[in-house]
Amino acid sequence: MVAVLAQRVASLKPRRRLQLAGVLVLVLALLLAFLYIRSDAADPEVRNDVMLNLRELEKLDAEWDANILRAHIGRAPAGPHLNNQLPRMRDLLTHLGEATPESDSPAIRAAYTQLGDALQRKELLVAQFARHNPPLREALVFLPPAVADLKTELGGIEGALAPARLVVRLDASLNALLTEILRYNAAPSAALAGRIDEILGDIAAQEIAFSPAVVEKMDAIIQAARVILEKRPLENRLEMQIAATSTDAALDRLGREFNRTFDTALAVRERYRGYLFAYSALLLVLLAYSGVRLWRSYRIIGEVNHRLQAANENLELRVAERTAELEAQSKQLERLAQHDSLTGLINYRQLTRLLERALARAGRRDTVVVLMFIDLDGFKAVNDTWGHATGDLVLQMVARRVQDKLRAEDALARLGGDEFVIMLEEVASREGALRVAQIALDQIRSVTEADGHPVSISASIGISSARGHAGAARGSAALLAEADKAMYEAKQAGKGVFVVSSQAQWHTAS
Ligand SMILES: Nc1nc2c(ncn2[C@@H]2O[C@H](COP(=O)(O)OP(=O)(O)OP(=O)(O)O)[C@@H](O)[C@H]2O)c(=O)[nH]1
Repeated sequence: MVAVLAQRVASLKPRRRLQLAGVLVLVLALLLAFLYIRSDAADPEVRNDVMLNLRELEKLDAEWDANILRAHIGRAPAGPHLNNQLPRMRDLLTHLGEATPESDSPAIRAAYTQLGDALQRKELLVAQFARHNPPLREALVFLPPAVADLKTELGGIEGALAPARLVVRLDASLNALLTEILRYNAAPSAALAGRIDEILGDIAAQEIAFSPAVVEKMDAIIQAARVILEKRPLENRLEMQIAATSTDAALDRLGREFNRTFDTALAVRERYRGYLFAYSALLLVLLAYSGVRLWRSYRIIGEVNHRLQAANENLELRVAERTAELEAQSKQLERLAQHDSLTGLINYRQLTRLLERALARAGRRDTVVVLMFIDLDGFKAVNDTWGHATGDLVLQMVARRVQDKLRAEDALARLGGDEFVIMLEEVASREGALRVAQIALDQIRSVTEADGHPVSISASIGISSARGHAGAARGSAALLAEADKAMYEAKQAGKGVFVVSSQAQWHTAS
């Protein structure tokens, strides 16, 4: 699978491969960013902050309860200040709701709502409590001394003025009232309320027997008792309702939900941290692998480059060698094309070329070009007698000996077989030319032995010449033909001599 994938990637065009690599890097980077964000999802600092806020909320709630309790037992005045903690608690709740992304959890939202509702209910109940508690406290504080005061009065002049029977009865009623009110205050009940109501009715019925000052005090006591009768159960009910709001339970639930959500978030965070670690390790391995591949590629490229350079140098060397070889071969071919292989003399083609140039020069300078057509005499006999090799040797010896006697600017060519041509340039006189012909004849005759065999050869020479522009105009072929013809005449004349063509041109002085 991986191999197939690698093969398909390798078959892509370089531009496509580059695009693919770009997309891959982008995907890897996005995945890294995703894992990083997920692994940083839950912040322990936020959790601490939330827990501190929750603790403060609990503390404030407890203080709230303590204030209510103090008001209940009369150790603190009841009033609107009983709800003093509430604004701060609401602030804390709002802060908790905004502080963390975890606050979006449905369970936490439900716990918030529950706590908010509980606080609202408790606030209303405490407000009612604050309204009812002061008159009850006043009545409770007022009643015992008021009863004691009345009893003192009854024991004095006021008691003396009323019939003793009625005084004793009122005193007993007051005692009973105090006792029952104390019991009622501790634990209000319908039975006790009925009993107190009876006592109050009894006291009210006795008012007729006492002075207005005593009656006024009796009314005040009755009124205070009735306030206690009315407010005491109300306050108890309110306290029970306040207790039932159970803000602490809502706080507990909120704390629990926060903890659970945080724990889940932390678990997710830890899991993603693990993924992130594994992914980072994988990326490192990938990076190292890519680095090694890159290094290998560079090394291979370097090696290939080195080899290519060496091959190139080698090729250049071989090309240079081959060029030199070809040049040498070309020169050799050129030489072969221009020279006779047996004697090393120039051949017919080269002679014609040189003759053309010499004629052109003679035309320009008005000089004389002389051509001597040489054909050996008796050469066939050498071949026939001593063989072809000896014949070759004789031809070589003839070539060398005649060449030795010529000037550097003169030319000696072998046309083939036993035919040679001498070309002389800028010949000053006819005599001079004939001297050269004679020397050539002598040189040829001087070849008397070859390869240990006696030979006897001579030569017949036909001479032609061309002078100046007019001579040059006749052309090389004509000059050669004239010399050939003269040579033929020399043969006819008995061989071993030279004959000058009748068309030969010389300087006038000659
Ligand atoms: N050894 C050798 N013989 C050659 C070569 N080329 C031609 N020949 C021979 O040279 C001879 C030339 O013939 P001829 O010119 O008739 O012989 P010759 O004896 O000189 O007779 P005349 O020219 O009539 O005096 C022939 O036998 C050719 O075969 C060559 O390259 N080497």
